Amino acid sequence: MHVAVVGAGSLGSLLGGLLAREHRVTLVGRDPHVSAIREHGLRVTGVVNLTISPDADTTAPARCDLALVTTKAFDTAGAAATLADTDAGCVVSLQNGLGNETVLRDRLDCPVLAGTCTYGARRSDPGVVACTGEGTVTVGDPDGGPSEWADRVADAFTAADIDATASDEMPLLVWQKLAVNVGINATTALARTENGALLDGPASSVAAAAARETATVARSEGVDLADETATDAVERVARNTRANRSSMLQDIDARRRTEVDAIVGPVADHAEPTPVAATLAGLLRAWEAERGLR
Ligand SMILES: NC(=O)C1=CN([C@@H]2O[C@H](COP(=O)(O)OP(=O)(O)OC[C@H]3O[C@@H](n4cnc5c(N)ncnc54)[C@H](O)[C@@H]3O)[C@@H](O)[C@H]2O)C=CC1
Ligand SMILES: CC(C)(CO)C(=O)C(=O)O
Repeated sequence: MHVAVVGAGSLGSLLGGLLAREHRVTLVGRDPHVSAIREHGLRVTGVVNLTISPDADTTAPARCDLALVTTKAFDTAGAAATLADTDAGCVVSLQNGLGNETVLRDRLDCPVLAGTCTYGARRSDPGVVACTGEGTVTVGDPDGGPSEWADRVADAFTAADIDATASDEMPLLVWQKLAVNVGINATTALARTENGALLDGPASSVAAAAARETATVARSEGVDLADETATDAVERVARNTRANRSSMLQDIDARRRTEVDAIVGPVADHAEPTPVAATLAGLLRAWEAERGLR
């Protein structure tokens, strides 16, 4: 299978490198990362130790069987533009946040799948990516139900020794992942703490309340996410990634724009009363505004 990874930063480079063990992979990203990969190959460090030489370019190939989108949520429209002239069999968003699949569906003619990923990845130097935690990939139709493409994509990941499944419950799983990210990313970003600080510290109640608000909004949107399912997921992920600095905290550390609008926004800006999420979003947006990042 020929896989193009659009948004070859931390997560895209890690998954593309792992997939390159079994498939032809083209990492589509930006220099100097792309040039370094072309010159020296991709170095994967951390939990996985691998040096591999996928194709790498700043533009997408003319055709591919599968295109993975791993840009930040605020770059999804740009990723669709990058794929505009590519004959792709199927496109899968593996991003965090809500609405990425809609942005892609509105701009591309091929089937678009939703995906969640619990791998941890952090790009350090050009041509190098650290795997900070192995996880799982789940893909499926954004509207739910069975999908032959989802089965094919999950099989392709599995063939490359990546734990992957096809699910017919993606609406529920996308909202559950959102609850995890609202609960963990937003609170750890503002508290400047690793994920494990949410397990029994003073911020744990904030994370749980944000997760419950996310579940309330999910139910108002017709997705039956129970409060307890959301809070249990936050606790489980915080425990499993206790030493992680969440991707939003890494953005704060690097003085980069965060994904607050795609992750906390759907809850904070909703008509349902969500005072905790609204407070988290307001503080993160203020941090961005003060630095000219929005
Ligand atoms: N890093 C992680 O451990 C995890 C990240 N995620 C999610 O995955 C997504 C990506 O996150 P990261 O990899 O951390 O971000 P990142 O910022 O490291 O990588 C995104 C890359 O896409 C590139 N890019 C943007 N527009 C492009 C375009 N049109 N064509 C080609 N390249 C383009 C950027 O230059 C950047 O290098 C986010 O939604 C994040 O929340 C989800 C789970 C874990
Ligand atoms: C699962 C979690 C919270 C891991 O830190 C993540 O998705 C992120 O940091 O973006």
